[in-house]
Amino acid sequence: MPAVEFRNIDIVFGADQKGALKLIDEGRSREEILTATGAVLGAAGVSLAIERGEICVLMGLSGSGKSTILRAINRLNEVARGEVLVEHKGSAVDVARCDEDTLRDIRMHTVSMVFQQFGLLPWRTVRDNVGFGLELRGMGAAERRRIVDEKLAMVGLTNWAEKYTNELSGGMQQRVGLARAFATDADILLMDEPFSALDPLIRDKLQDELLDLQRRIHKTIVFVSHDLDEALKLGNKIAIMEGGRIVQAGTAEDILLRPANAYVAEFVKHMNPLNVLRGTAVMRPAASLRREGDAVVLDKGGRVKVKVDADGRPVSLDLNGRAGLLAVADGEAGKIDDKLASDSDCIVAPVDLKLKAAIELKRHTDLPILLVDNLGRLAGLCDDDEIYRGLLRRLDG
Ligand SMILES: Nc1ncnc2c1ncn2[C@@H]1O[C@H](COP(=O)(O)OP(=O)(O)OP(=O)(O)O)[C@@H](O)[C@H]1O
Repeated sequence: MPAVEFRNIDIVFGADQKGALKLIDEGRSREEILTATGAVLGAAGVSLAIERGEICVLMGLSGSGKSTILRAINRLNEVARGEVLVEHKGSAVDVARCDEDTLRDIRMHTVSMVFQQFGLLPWRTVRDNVGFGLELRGMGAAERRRIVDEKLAMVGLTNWAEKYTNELSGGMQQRVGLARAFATDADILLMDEPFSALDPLIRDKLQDELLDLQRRIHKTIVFVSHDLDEALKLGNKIAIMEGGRIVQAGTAEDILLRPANAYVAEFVKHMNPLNVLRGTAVMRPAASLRREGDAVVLDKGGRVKVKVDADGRPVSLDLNGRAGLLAVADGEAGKIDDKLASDSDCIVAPVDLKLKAAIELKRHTDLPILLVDNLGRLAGLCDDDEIYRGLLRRLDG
C-alpha cells in the first residue's frame, strides 16, 4: 500500500463544479474552463502513488497546481472527483470522503505540514512552538518537553529553545518548523516550498540536512518546489505539473534523459547531468558483455576478464593469465582507500554510483569500474568509453 495515492483526482475552485468537470472530461484547458464556467481548474486527472519512505517532489511553474494537490492530502483542499488514499493506522483511508473524526485523527497523527513562511507563533518560544501540536493533543508537560528537546537536538537548535522565533534567522525559523513537524511523529510530511524564502546557501544547507535526517527517520515526504535543482537533489520521485495536470512522474534520471514533452525538456535544458546521472545511465549492461564460460570479458582484446560465481557476483580478475585484484568502493559517492586503489586492477562499486563519483574514481585511479547490484551481482561496466559515450548521448539530446 502506498503512503499516499491520488487516484484520478480533479480539483475545481468555484461554484460550477459540474460544468467544470464536464469540460475537464472534454480535455479543455484551464483558460477555456475559466471562460466558460468562471471556475478555476486546480487539478485534473491527477494519479500518483507515493511509496512509504519516499521523497516525492511536486515540481512545476507557478500556478501549475502543486500546492493544490499537496493540500488535498490533508483535505485543506476538497477534491471534486477521485480518491486521495492515505495510509493511516495500517489501512488506506480516502481523505476526500472520510468523516470529520477520522480527518482530525489523520491531521493530528499521520500527516504533518511545513509551510514556506514557517507558520510559527511569534509570541511563543522556540520550545513552545515545537511542542504546539503535542499541546493540542493534550500531552502532559514532562512528556512534551522530552519529545521537544529530542527534536530540537535533531535540527541543531538545543541552545535556542528559550528564544522567541523572531530572534532567529530565516533558516533557523524553518528548522523550528521542521522540528515541529517531526514532533508529532507523523509518518507523512507535507512541505510546501519550505526553503524557497531562504537565501541559496542556507537553502542548500537545509536540503542537505533534510536528506541527512531522512536517512535516519524514513518519513514519507511530499515536497513542493518550483526549482528543478532542488527537485532533482531531493526527490526519489519527481512529478512535473503543468496547468493542473501531471505531465511526467519518474526518477531524476527519467526526467533528465527522457523528458516527456517540450515543457519538461525546457526545464531540464540547463541541468548539469553529472549531478543527477548514475552509473546505470551510462554503463554497458552485463548482459551485453561477451562471456567466456564463467568469465565476463571487459576489454576489446579479450585480455581482461572477470570471473563470476553462479549468482553472477564478481569473484576474481584475470589479466591475460595473471590474477588481478578487485577493490571495492563504498556507497553512491564511491569512496575508496587510496592504498587499496593503488594496489588494485579494477574497482567494484554499487550500481547507484553517481556519475560524477564514477568520473572522479576514474581520474583518481584510472581503473575500470564494475557496477554491482545490491546483491553484489555484476550489473555492468563503466569505463572511459561508457562515460564519454553516455555523456555525449546526453549532451546531444
Ligand atoms: N483557494 C483557491 N481558490 C481559488 N483558486 C485557487 C485556490 N488555490 C489555488 N487556486 C488556483 O489554482 C491554480 C493552481 O494553484 P497552486 O497554488 O496549486 O499552484 P502552484 O503550482 O502551487 O503555484 P505556486 O508555486 O505559485 O504556489 C492557480 O491558478 C491558483 O490561482
